[in-house]
Amino acid sequence: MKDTVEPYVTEDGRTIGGVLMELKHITLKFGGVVAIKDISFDIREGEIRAIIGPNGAGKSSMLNVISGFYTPTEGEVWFEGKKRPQMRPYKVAQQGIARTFQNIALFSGMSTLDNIMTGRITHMSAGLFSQAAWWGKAEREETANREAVEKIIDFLEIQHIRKTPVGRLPYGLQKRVELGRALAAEPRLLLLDEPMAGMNVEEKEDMSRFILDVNDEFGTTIVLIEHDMGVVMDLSDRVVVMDYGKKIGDGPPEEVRANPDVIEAYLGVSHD
Ligand SMILES: Nc1ncnc2c1ncn2[C@@H]1O[C@H](COP(=O)(O)OP(=O)(O)OP(=O)(O)O)[C@@H](O)[C@H]1O
Repeated sequence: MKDTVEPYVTEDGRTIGGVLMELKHITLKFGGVVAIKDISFDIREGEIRAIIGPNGAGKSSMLNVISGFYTPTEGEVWFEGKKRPQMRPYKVAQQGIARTFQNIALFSGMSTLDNIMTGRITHMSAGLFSQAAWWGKAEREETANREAVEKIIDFLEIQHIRKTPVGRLPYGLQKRVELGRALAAEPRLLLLDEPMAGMNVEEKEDMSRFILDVNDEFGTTIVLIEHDMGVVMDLSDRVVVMDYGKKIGDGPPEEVRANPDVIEAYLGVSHD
C-alpha cells in the first residue's frame, strides 16, 4: 500500500494516486543556520501529509520550500513529474499551490467575502487595462469568480459572516476564512501551516472536519504542519517527522508513533 507508487484506496474510501511532488535532497541554509539538512520525501496525489517536529525543527522552512517562497540551497523540487525551475511564489501559485499561514494573514478591515475573493487572483486574467477595453470579458470573469467564492462560503458554512469585517470575527472563524481564501484558488496542493494553533477543542473539531471534507470532496492534496498529535494521527495518511532540520521518521501515523527516534525527539516532550 503506502510503499508502492500504485494508486490505492484508503480504509475510509479515498483514492491516493501517484507522486504529485517530490522533494529531493533539500538543504536550506540561512547564513550559518542550517534549517533543513538533506531531506527527501514525496507527496502523493489525494493524500493528507503531515509534517511534525519540535519547535525550530524546520517545518515552516520546508513548507516555504514547497510553496516556492524559499529556494533550497541544495536539492530539487519536482512537481507533476518535472523539475521545478527557480520561480517566484506567484508563479508557483499559478501552478495550483495555495497556502495558509501560521499567523493569520487576512485584510482585517475587509469583509469575509472580499477576503476570499482575493484568493481568486490567480484566476483573474483581465487586468485593469483589458478591463477597460474588454468590459464584457471582465464582467463575465467577475461573475464566475463571485460564484466560485459563494460556493466556498456555503461549503465552509460561513454565510452568516459574509459581510462582516474579518477583524471582528473570533479567531476560529478567521482561520476558516483564511482556509476559504486558499480554497478560492482551487489548488491541487494545499499547504496549511498550523491550521489549529490557538483554537479551542470545538474549533479544532470544526477545522478537522473541513480539512477532511476539502480532501474528500475536491480531491485536494494537503500538506499540513501541526503540533496537536491527536489531530495529526486522526487526519493524516502519512507523516514526515523533522528534528533539528533532519528527517527522523516518515510513514503512516501508527508507524511513526512507534518509531523510537520520534518518541525520543518529539512525542516524549510536551509542546505549547
Ligand atoms: N528567515 C530566517 N532567517 C534565519 N533563520 C531562520 C529563518 N527562518 C527560520 N530560521 C531558522 O531555521 C530553523 C528552523 O525554523 P522553522 O521556523 O522552519 O522551524 P519550525 O519547525 O517551523 O518551528 P516552529 O514549530 O517553532 O514554527 C530555526 O533555527 C530558525 O531559527
